[in-house]
Amino acid sequence: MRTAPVRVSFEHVGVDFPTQHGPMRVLDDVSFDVRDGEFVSIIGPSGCGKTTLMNIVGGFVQPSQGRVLLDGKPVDAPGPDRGVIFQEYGVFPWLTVRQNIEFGLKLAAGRVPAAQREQTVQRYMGLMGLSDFANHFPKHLSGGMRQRLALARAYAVRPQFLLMDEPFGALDAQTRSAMQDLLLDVLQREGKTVILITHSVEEAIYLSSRIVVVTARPARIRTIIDVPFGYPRAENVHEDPRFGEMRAHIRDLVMQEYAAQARQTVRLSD
Ligand SMILES: Nc1ncnc2c1ncn2[C@@H]1O[C@H](COP(=O)(O)OP(=O)(O)OP(=O)(O)O)[C@@H](O)[C@H]1O
Repeated sequence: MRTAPVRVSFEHVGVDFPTQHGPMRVLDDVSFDVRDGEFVSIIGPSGCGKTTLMNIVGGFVQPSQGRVLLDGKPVDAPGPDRGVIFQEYGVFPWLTVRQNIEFGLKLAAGRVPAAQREQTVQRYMGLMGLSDFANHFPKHLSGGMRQRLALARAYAVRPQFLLMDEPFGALDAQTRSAMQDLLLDVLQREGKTVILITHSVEEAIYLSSRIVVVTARPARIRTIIDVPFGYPRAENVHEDPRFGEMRAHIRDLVMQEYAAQARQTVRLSD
């Protein structure tokens, strides 16, 4: 993995957003690489700038300083090579479950022949437990089902990159665990490069090859941790003593950053 080509490169990335009180720095001097086939999780306090980091790779936000390269070229727009799963923007409310999954496939027409589309739609509806809801609109689905639909849409297109922002946040514990295993399964078969934002330390360790811990806002890299478990990864890594040690260490770092962020919020409201 360490010798695989670099696919995503953050080079001294900074972002300032305008506010009533002047520019607010959200990212500061963020530099790291993501290599082909890596699974990198980003973890840090709420509101520190993680989604903004992801939005730059997605092509939705331009950095104020530095740059992000995708396969050596600066990212300037979204593209079908990047499957994006954001909590809020995952599904089109005016399309049914089936149509939502089909939509992405039609956009990626070059890569998914028409004859295969119906089969692909059926397959992902089945995998996500949505087959009985094929003709339902998202507003008639639960939050968890909508999230599974967003996952189905992204996976069906088989993008090279998956950019996932808390993709399992609205799911109950059982479904979350099933969706984590399904993701590992999809990666094992299709080999993708993944960036995942999560608030769950356990999820980050269970899924990732590396974990980037970021600081309170403005997000900087606090540390990058190599996960010592290979793939395919089995449920029983949870019982490995190294898993527990790593969880305690990362929780400690994240709690320190949450405390720093909370102090900032108090100062802002003074
Ligand atoms: N387009 C924007 N314009 C102005 N401010 C923004 C914009 N996008 C995000 N922000 C602000 O930047 C800060 C970081 O937001 P971001 O969504 O990146 O954080 P986050 O770490 O992903 O948070 P969470 O974990 O709660 O999802 C927040 O204070 C947010 O209000």
